[in-house]
Amino acid sequence: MDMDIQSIAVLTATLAASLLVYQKWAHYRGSGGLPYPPGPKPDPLIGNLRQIPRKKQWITYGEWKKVYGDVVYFTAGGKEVVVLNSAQVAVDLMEKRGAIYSDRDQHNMQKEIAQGKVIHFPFMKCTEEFNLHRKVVNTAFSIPASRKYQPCQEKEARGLLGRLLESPADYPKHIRRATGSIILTITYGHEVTTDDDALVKLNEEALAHNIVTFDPTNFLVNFIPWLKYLPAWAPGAGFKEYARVAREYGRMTADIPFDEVKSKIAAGTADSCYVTNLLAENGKLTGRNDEESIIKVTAGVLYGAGSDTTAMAIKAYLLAMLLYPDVQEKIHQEIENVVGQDRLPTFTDMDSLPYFHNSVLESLRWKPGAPIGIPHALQRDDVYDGMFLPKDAVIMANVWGMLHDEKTYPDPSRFWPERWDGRFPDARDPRTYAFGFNRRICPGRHLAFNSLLIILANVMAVFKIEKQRDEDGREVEPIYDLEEAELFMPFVECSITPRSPASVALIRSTMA
Ligand code: HEM
Repeated sequence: MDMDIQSIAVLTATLAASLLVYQKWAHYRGSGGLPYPPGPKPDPLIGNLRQIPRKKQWITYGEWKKVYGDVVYFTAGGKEVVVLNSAQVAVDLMEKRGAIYSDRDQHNMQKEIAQGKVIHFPFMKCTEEFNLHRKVVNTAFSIPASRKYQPCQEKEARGLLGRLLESPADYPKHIRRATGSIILTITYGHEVTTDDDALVKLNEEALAHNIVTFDPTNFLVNFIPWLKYLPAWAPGAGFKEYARVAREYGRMTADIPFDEVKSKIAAGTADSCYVTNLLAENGKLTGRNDEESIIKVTAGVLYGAGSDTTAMAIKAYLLAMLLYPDVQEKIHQEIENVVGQDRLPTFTDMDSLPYFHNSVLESLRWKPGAPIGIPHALQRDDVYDGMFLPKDAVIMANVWGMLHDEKTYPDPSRFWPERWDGRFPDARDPRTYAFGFNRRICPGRHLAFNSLLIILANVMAVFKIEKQRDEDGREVEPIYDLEEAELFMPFVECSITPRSPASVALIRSTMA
């Protein structure tokens, strides 16, 4: 029997309404009658997709906090998302209940890249395999283990000074080379000696390609799962080729440097590094006979995770120095009083530089590198403050919002190292948020903080960071956006000049 248009419209409307009623019923039943956390009103079928901002989500989540409170719930493309908008909630859930709040959500694109077997632990769920990989990495980057890397960090800090002296305008490139070399030396004993080092190039290319896959909204297959059944040549299946290349980069960045170290071990020329030290354990670390492959794949993620993150934090600090010349002078004076003008700062000076130390802490608070961290996922249903939080929900900690909460950090947009001198006893150390939480907390945080200390102390000792001047000698106001993640920030122009002829001589003496 043919149906007229009116009947079709009535039937479609009835089906859509039934689906909505079913969704609401399933939602209610799943929660055992408890309310979900409040959140923006979803659209039928697509949830809150329209309301999710493409940029600076942390600012929008902060706005939502004013309306909905510290725990906000929304849905996106079939995913349930819970935003934690206060330090208290993050401590209560991410820390105290970290055993169930430390999973990762694996989206379809990641599964496509991994082809069923996720081998890089930052993307793994909290499985036994994940625990083993973390154990291996934690051993190598504990506080005492990280101290062993200090000579390498001091050396790279000195190398950076020389390059800044020669071409200061290229400072982002020089910073990346220093942070990349630190990771490659520590991981593979591979010191970077030229600007076009093949291993750096490979890792940078891999990172540029793979970083796009971290954001689930970049690929339609994350929202329309059946696309994965399309053959690779079909229209709409471009993600398959993208995934294949990502997989190949993953393989090369793990295999090439690892094989290089093994050849050096065989030749008796290998320097001590993450790979050699762990291989020397001979399987005792994990008790598994495939320990070597665990060492290889864990080594393969370190450059991607540790190089740019540290470089971004250094650039954020330099931006603060540009905008707060009085703070910069105070830091320089402190360093000069302790170190003098005849030598450069070393790690042994750090305990005598409290103002400088606090300025590094302040930069992690003022402009955190990962404003919403890396999302976690919830392993089982949970109830918090009378609200139902569903299993598999993506959990996002609004790190930016916590570190810019004016109740804890008065005048939060101001770069103010003095706030760490004890006058605000409730101000929590920004490292407790900026490096993530619990079982997922950044394993490289001690190494990273040490890199920041030694690199920045050296730069502050001998250079002055100032606004650029135009042809008429007028200061050029830097273009920057404090609320934007450093990752998306354009290059901030500034002038980096040695403080005195003595500074030049000191830098040159390290370049010989
Ligand atoms: C200033 C520099 C750095 C910052 C701000 C930073 C921040 C972070 C954050 C926010 C996370 C997510 C934690 C979570 O999910 O709760 C993370 C994870 C991670 N970081 Fe860092 N990181 C830095 C440097 C490093 C370095 C130097 C390394 C390597 C030596 C490293 C290795 C990793 C790894 C492997 C993970 C994944 C952990 C997991 O999923 O279990 N990071 N980092």
